[in-house]
Amino acid sequence: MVQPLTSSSTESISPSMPLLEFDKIGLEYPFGDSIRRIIQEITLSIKPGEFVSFVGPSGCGKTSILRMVSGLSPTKIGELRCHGQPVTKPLKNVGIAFQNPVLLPWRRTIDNVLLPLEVVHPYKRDFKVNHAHYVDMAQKLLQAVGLKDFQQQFPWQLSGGMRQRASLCRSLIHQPEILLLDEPFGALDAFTREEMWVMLQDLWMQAKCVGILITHDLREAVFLSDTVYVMSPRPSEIAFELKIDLPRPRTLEMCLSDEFAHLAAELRRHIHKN
Ligand SMILES: Nc1ncnc2c1ncn2[C@@H]1O[C@H](COP(=O)(O)OP(=O)(O)OP(=O)(O)O)[C@@H](O)[C@H]1O
Repeated sequence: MVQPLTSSSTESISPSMPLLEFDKIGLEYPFGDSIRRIIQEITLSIKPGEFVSFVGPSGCGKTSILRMVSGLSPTKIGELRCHGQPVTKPLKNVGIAFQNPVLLPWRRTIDNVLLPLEVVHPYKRDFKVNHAHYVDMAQKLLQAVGLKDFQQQFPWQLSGGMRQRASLCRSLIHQPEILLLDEPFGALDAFTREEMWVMLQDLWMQAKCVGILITHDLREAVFLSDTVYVMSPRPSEIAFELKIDLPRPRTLEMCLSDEFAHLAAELRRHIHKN
């Protein structure tokens, strides 16, 4: 288990109210001289503290959904709401981890983890004054993911799995309400990936934030999620929704159970190729 972290602001929010609402959202992109519909229509809601995954064929708009939630590419068709308010600009309460961890090579691991606090409100205002406290937060996160002894190393002195763990610490250091994960373990070997599932689950359970995972790995989706949404080929819709009621914390032994295999097979049955 990871060490306890400071709890996030979601504790004051009613768990029955959705944190995020996708209200008939659609997506179009220019394609040559025409417009191509990527997402036909998606309506769903995500509760505080829920972990959801989106799976589906390549090009159906999964990464685009994360961009819409982050506010980096605000929704133009339908409405995406966070705390009941339309998302029209980049949200501050979001942490993001990508497949490529992109740590700054000239900063030590701990300074990479601290980076969001130097740029995100309200932390950047008092970053220097509260520096010791923030370093303590970063050290607790790094300890939680087994990188306590590597905080002074540079990213190029870390393995791929270690870099991804540091990247997860960086995405959580400002205690976001929403953690966006775009195939974060896609580049890792199978054994390391499974270890990362357990570590991510622990971090998420401590942080009590919403997790939104994009993955092509159906077992990963089952292991981590409360709800898995299977998207159809574009123009995409939610083709299937699967609730995962396996008890938490989940263990890698559970992946060997018939129930786990059945859930992954159920998802597989609903994935259609382009
Ligand atoms: N900025 C953009 N301008 C035009 N088209 C775009 C843009 N971004 C994405 N697309 C197109 O939108 C579609 C969906 O892209 P997106 O990356 O969201 O899909 P995805 O489901 O995450 O795919 P993959 O599983 O392959 O990563 C793709 O066909 C892509 O070419």
